[in-house]
Amino acid sequence: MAAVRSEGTFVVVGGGIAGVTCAEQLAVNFPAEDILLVTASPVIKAVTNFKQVSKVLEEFDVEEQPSTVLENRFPNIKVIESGVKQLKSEEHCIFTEDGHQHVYKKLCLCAGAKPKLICEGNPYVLGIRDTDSAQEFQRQLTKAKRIMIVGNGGIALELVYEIEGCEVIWAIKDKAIGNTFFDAGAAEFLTSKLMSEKSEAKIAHRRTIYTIEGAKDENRSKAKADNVGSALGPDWHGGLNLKGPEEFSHSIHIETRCEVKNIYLQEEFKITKKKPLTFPKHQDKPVTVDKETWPVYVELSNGKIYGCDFIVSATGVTPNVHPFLHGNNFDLGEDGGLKVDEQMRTSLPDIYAAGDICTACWQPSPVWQQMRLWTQARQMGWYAAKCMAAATSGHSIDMDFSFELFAHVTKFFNYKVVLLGKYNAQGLGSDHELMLRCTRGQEYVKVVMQNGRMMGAVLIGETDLEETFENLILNQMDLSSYGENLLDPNIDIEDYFD
Ligand SMILES: Cc1cc2nc3c(=O)[nH]c(=O)nc-3n(C[C@H](O)[C@H](O)[C@H](O)COP(=O)(O)OP(=O)(O)OC[C@H]3O[C@@H](n4cnc5c(N)ncnc54)[C@H](O)[C@@H]3O)c2cc1C
Ligand SMILES: NC(=O)c1ccc[n+]([C@@H]2O[C@H](COP(=O)([O-])OP(=O)(O)OC[C@H]3O[C@@H](n4cnc5c(N)ncnc54)[C@H](O)[C@@H]3O)[C@@H](O)[C@H]2O)c1
Repeated sequence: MAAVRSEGTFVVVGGGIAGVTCAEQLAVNFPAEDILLVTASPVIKAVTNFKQVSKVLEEFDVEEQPSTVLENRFPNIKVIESGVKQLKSEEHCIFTEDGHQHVYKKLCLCAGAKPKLICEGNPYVLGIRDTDSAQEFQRQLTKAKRIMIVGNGGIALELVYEIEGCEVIWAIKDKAIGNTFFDAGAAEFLTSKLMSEKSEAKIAHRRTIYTIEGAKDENRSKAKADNVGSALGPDWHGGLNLKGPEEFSHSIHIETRCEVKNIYLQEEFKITKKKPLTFPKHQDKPVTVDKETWPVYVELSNGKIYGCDFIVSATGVTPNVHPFLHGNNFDLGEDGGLKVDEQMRTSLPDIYAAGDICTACWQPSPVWQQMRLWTQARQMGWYAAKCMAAATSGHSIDMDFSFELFAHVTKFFNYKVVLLGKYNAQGLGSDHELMLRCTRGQEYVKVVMQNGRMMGAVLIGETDLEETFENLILNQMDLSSYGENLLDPNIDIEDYFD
């Protein structure tokens, strides 16, 4: 097909939350200009029911929509459904897989991230990122008697709680579960819930509507196998039936402080003559040699070997920078993301980046850190558009308030979880103290204090403390005189600080 050169003005790459939010904001700022949104996925992500819970905490639903919905809402946005295969930054031009090229005045790269798998290319190792990969996982789960989950972050936490009717061996590097979100105390609080619910029926509790309004399956299948779709988000498993073939609820065994050493296919494993173990059903019952034959075997660094139907690698993400690197000398962060400054600019002229693809390289507020999350993708996409608009008129703008304080609200094991600031004392060294309040099965409250100031908090359950603690972290008030009263459930601390 002959190359068509269109004269784009602002071009945004990526139909996830970062890209869509950026394009929407550009469309508002420049109603008379065309905004081009180029995306490899056949549907785009839309933020709906946005709710500012407090100054910084926000909650919203996420919908997958056909791109026409966006174009109808913003007539100056034109969506091009094609992957970018090359960027020529010196010529201010991108090339798409459909054979076209688009010239940009300013470009914002929002191409997300890809799962970082423990064993790339192994058909028994699945990653979960977009709707297609989640559905593939669900399909395989319906036939699986035992799976192994590797990783200890958000996806693993959600999966171990949701999966039923299938034995799950959960292999983690750390000594406690959920290391990206919790310390050992919070992990213990959650583990007891997980284990106590083993045989109980779970109460369905859904927070997010996850719909594919109007998007047909044939649209979906148009996405090429190697093209990543947008990342899933809050309550992504809500619409999936995560049930194995057996009639039991949870059956989880956790292997701590270990990594995957080897993965063997069935035939390879036979030759090794190594001995796999049965599923450890009870703590006090010794495991024996497993006589069953499994499609794949995993040898852990603690010497144990388990057979299973497949492995889920929930081991984090790698920014999806690859399509943009050839011939362009971007500065990359240690995590492989495009480095962006406080105006969301990459190291190359007129190229901005937002969301999972970027690595924030500005001097952050003492209580903010980047995490590849839905909320940050939205905030960065919005702020990048503001920066692009300001730069167009020769200005720069102040950093948005949302980057003052890290704030994340989510749900794990059916508990509301709020994380604020340096919730795990990240980067605070040993010079800090923790205050705790815990009622088993109900709530877990932890605050991180430094020099009498609150630096972070973990709130699990319906604590109703988020707004007060958010204010205390933001205003850095000296709280030394309140001592332990700060967490005394009999004292209404809001009264203190009103
Ligand atoms: C299973 C799962 C559960 C999650 N749960 C939560 C949660 O509960 N809370 C939370 O805050 N976060 C959650 N996250 C993280 C959150 O989804 C991401 O941080 C966020 O969606 C990133 O948005 P993004 O727009 O940067 O990237 P993405 O959503 O990945 O979007 C990238 C877009 O770029 C497009 N693209 C890629 N390559 C190209 C190319 N070459 N050319 C053109 N387009 C391209 C893709 O098709 C896609 O549209 C979860 C992630 C996963 C995988
Ligand atoms: N509710 C939520 O907020 C939520 C839920 C799901 C996913 N997410 C986000 O989606 C993205 C993907 O989730 P994720 O769970 O894959 O990533 P993650 O970054 O949350 O966790 C990755 C985990 O894998 C572990 N790990 C890394 N390499 C490993 C290896 N070689 N062997 C064993 N363990 C290894 C890490 O220690 C960490 O525990 C993340 O950005 C995450 O924040 C958020």
